[in-house]
Amino acid sequence: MAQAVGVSLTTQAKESTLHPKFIRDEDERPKVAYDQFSSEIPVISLARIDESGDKRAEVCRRIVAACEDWGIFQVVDHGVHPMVVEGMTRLAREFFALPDHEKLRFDMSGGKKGGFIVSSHLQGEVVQDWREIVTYFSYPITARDYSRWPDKPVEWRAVTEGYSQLVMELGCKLLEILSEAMGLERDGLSKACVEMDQKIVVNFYPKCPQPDLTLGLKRHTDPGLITLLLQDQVGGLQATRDAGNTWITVQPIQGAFVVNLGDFAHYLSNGRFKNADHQAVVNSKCSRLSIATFQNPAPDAKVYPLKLREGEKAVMEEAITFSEMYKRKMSNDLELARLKKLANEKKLQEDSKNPKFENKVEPCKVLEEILA
Ligand SMILES: O=C(O)CCC(=O)C(=O)O
Ligand SMILES: [Fe+2]
Repeated sequence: MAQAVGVSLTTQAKESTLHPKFIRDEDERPKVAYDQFSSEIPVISLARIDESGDKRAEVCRRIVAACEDWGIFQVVDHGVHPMVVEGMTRLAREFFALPDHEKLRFDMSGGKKGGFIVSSHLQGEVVQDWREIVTYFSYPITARDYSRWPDKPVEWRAVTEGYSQLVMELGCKLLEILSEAMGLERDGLSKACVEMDQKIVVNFYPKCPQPDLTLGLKRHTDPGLITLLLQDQVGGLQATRDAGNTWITVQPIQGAFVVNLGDFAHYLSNGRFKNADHQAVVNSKCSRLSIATFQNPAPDAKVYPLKLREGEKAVMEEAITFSEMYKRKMSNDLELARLKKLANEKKLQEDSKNPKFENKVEPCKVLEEILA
């Protein structure tokens, strides 16, 4: 199969087999079906959260328990109006349905800040993710580069600006609760961010001819403070608490936000709050859309536990900046992927030198799948 250059994934998805660049090692492939939903992740209503008293205390208690358990919870009655959610979702679907040349006008390969790309904006990936994204920086407002925001559909800018603002308000409300839970002032976490940045990534996962061999988005933790994720009703978001041995698929709930805690929240809480370990799987029946809003600290914000409880030792030796933390995370990920690739290549070479290999009735599975 020829390598498609300058072609969106939506177009490549029409092939009947998967291009080898999307094929994952066996240990990384999906273990649980995209639609085998679990009810493990709590769904929490934020109705009347602003009133003080028992209601707020009960909501806080449930959120904190979820943060300690999975680093994930879902929120409903969150104040982002259903019409705004519907508008954002509709425009995102319309964007991905545009012809390739329209989407590629915003191609962000080569390090551009924002726009459209297949798989990921990170360079040097060994295996590609089965997704297209369109991404833009929405806060601080001075960071907005409208030349990198799609101009089709025509309402894109107005609708996405409104959406970004409402999600920012919801994010700040959740940070107040988490700050209180950590024994800080209500503005403790937002102060630790220096300035609140926001980046939106709209993920589109086309139907996939061989979904069992690939991932929509590989296993990861989000780097920042919290992510507010909107997903459609298809399903595909999965979480693990044991480094990828077992997985659950998060139940989609119309209009709910999935809240994922990121690495920054994990370190600031001295490891008390989990950083959600998650991935997205795809399927052969229908495409899937999710909209991730990352609430991140400023690049020079300090990464270090904000408060140590009696007898606790800090989970990090020294304070670093958020941008340094991010850089180290990315280079670790790339290095791990590179080492894994080298190990696989070495194994293939050794197997082919081994005389027993030639007599085997079953060919080497990895090789067979690479050539499929
Ligand atoms: O599509 C999903 O459900 C997950 C998206 C995600 O984890 C991300 O964009 O970081
Ligand atoms: Fe994520």
